[in-house]
Amino acid sequence: MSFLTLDRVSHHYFSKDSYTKALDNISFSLKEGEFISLLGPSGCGKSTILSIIAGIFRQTDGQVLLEKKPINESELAIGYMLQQDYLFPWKTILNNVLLGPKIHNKNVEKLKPTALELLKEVGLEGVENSHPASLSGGMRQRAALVRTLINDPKILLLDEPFSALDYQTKLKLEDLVGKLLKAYHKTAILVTHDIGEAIAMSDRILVMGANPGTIAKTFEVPIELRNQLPLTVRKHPKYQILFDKIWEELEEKETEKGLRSHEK
Ligand SMILES: Nc1ncnc2c1ncn2[C@@H]1O[C@H](COP(=O)(O)OP(=O)(O)OP(=O)(O)O)[C@@H](O)[C@H]1O
Repeated sequence: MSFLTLDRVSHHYFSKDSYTKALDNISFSLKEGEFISLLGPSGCGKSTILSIIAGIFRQTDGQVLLEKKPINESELAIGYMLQQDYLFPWKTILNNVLLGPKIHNKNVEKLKPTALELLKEVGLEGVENSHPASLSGGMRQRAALVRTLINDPKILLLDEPFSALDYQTKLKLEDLVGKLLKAYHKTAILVTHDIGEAIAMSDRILVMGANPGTIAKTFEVPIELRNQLPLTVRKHPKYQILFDKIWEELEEKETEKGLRSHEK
């Protein structure tokens, strides 16, 4: 059964002196627990899709349904993870994690053991009383992940969360986040420019075209590549085949984007 559905979603940005058609007729759906990635040329509307799902603004046309209800009427249960961790520097890691529940008037004391357990699961045991400045970039992103998971979101939106990290840390985090989301049966959408990352983490990859943003092609990730260590995935023969197909599709979309901008 479909958990999240985007049905013919279009979006226009209007400002005083400009008009941008960012999305045109976007339709896709996710089952509960599914992980998909959005890949596409810069400006094709990947972040716009995430913002609409998060309820930050409403689409111009079409419908977004979460468990069959329009998303703006559903209890907002969306977690967001971004390139920057946005941890508050003056708060300890534990207090950063517990900030969301505190704002939502939840029983923070009761949630403390869960927060500590999650911090332990991501390898941050012992740093709960430290401040973000004393942690590495990878550790901070792990803390940001726990801050998202503590709210028990129905959907996780991951907007290039690993792009600022060094390669080794990035692979380790891909593995950790992938495993954790599977263990908690979370539905997730990842926006990335990294084909390898998309293949290593997803069940399905949606390649977008630009000007305006459309879904150009969907790639299923072969079952042999799922739930594997990111490095193991990258060594599998099926990985290179899929990588090349996606690369080719992206090259085509980049060229089309260039041609369309010249036409304008
Ligand atoms: N607030 C805004 N006002 C006007 N136009 C916007 C606004 N936000 C985005 N756009 C335009 O909408 C289109 C889609 O932008 P969006 O940021 O969603 O793309 P993206 O695929 O996430 O890009 P990138 O990969 O570079 O992050 C672009 O043409 C962008 O310039």
